[in-house]
Amino acid sequence: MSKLRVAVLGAKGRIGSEAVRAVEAADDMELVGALGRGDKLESLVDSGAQVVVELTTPASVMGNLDFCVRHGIHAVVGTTGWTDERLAQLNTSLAASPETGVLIAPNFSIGAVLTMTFAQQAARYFESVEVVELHHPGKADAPSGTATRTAQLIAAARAEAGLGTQPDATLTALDGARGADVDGVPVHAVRLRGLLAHQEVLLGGEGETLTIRHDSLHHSSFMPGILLGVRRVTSAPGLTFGLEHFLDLG
Ligand SMILES: NC(=O)c1ccc[n+]([C@@H]2O[C@H](COP(=O)([O-])OP(=O)(O)OC[C@H]3O[C@@H](n4cnc5c(N)ncnc54)[C@H](O)[C@@H]3O)[C@@H](O)[C@H]2O)c1
Ligand SMILES: O=C(O)C1=N[C@H](C(=O)O)CCC1
Repeated sequence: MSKLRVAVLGAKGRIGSEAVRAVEAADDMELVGALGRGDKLESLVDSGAQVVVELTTPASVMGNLDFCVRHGIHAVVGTTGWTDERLAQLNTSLAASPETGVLIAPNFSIGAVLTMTFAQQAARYFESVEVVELHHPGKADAPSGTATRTAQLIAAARAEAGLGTQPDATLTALDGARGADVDGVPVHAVRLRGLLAHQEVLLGGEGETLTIRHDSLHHSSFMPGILLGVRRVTSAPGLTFGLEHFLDLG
């Protein structure tokens, strides 16, 4: 069977360099490109790349995806910074290239995907919920894409269950002390040397609390999800948001 021709964008970055090694080590894939900032996207076409793994920056991702979609190259995207406007723009590009698939995964690690699923399940049963994400100090964005997505899923579950605003008697607060408000869910971002990517979802009800915690200790935690995404995206035209859609979570 012929191997999938895969290229990595952001190949010199923290996660991109790990992805290059993972693609090279996969028996069913051939690494046909490892592009960094300033490299010409045309080389993706020349090398016959079928799937691009996009791990760059929020400032670069839209241009890179526009190129890929226009050339019918599928994409697996880990880069953060997704807003409704950006997703709408991407959907417009995809409409003109209906056979092309793009997977955007706020987090490729199975534990983080499960954290989001568990938090979504638990949200309806607790009056209070806050998200704390903790990352390495080199991270450019806050809050993390994972925390933002987690808070959005929690907020949707609360709304569906008819839960109102959370109890909070705060009258005065220093700017930022209560975190960022993501659809009514406070999200707190910690940046600390020694950390990689971690998240806690704290839920509270009368007389009890539940804490759901996940820790990514190495970038290798993201690789099985990236490889799964590469294998699946070629037969998933259009936009898929979240790796959970490619997992059988029951
Ligand atoms: N979804 C996930 O599971 C997951 C996991 C880790 C990181 N991330 C995200 O991936 C992104 C990268 O994270 P990082 O820690 O590797 O950052 P990083 O800064 O270490 O790497 C980004 C790399 O992209 C390069 N780059 C920038 N513009 C480019 C372009 N136009 N073409 C090619 N390369 C370009 C930069 O030079 C840099 O080497 C961030 O948005 C981060 O949040 C996602
Ligand atoms: O290290 C990063 O940067 C990460 N970014 C993603 C996010 O913002 O959620 C995933 C976790 C690691």
